[in-house]
Amino acid sequence: MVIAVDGPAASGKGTIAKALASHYGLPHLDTGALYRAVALSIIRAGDDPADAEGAARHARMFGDDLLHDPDIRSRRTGAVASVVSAHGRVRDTLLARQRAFAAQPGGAVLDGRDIGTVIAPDAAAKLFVTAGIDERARRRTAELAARGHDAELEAVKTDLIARDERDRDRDVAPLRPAPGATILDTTALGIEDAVAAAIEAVEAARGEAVRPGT
Ligand SMILES: Nc1ncnc2c1ncn2[C@@H]1O[C@H](COP(=O)(O)OP(=O)(O)O)[C@@H](O)[C@H]1O
Ligand SMILES: Nc1ccn([C@@H]2O[C@H](COP(=O)(O)OP(=O)(O)O)[C@@H](O)[C@H]2O)c(=O)n1
Repeated sequence: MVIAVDGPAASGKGTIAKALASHYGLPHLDTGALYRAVALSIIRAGDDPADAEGAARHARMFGDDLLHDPDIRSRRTGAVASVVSAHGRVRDTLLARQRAFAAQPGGAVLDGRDIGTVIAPDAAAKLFVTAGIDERARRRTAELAARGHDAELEAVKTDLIARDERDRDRDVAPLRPAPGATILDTTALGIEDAVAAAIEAVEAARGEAVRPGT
């Protein structure tokens, strides 16, 4: 079974995707980490994120060690990731790796922005996780502070709004719910309740898949 989990920044999609992977015994891919790794590679090289061909070169050559580098979680890396992710050539370069992950025997859980729309449009279950901007800013600020990154609530909120706008307004693979996705608003839900609601949505989608047209 393939489960697609999409949504805006800091909505809780990664937390939900990891919990679903553990619940169903499936491998999980955080696709945002790929875009963040490309961004960090560009930042460290001192290159220009607006240069599409240069960014695509970083997408082809970055080392997998960057996926585990704590600096991919910084505010700056997140902001640059949303600039490089708007380049079609960067997205094309990262496509095969994500499709292959989704196609492995037994299935997988992937989270990102375009999993249900582009990477795995035939996924058995699609979730679009959202939360109000103030709650998302609160969660990300706490997370950044816990990781030792610079985190001031209003600045984090401004970052998230700018990133969401770029992700929604880009021409290639813009952020939007896939057709048939279940919208899961976690604003008023703690992690446990959000995960329970996600499992319920996956079970409902599976039920529909075995009873087509009913
Ligand atoms: N429902 C929730 N209630 C409270 N905190 C949450 C909830 N879901 C996630 N979090 C916390 O918010 C932060 C961002 O969550 P994460 O899953 O990484 O979001 P995303 O993958 O959408 O960026 C993490 O610190 C996580 O523990
Ligand atoms: N499938 C994906 C995943 C991430 N991204 C981009 O990568 C950036 C960082 O993604 P992320 O999932 O790590 O961000 P958070 O939601 O964790 O803050 C996003 O703002 C998007 O611009 C994307 O375009 N497509």
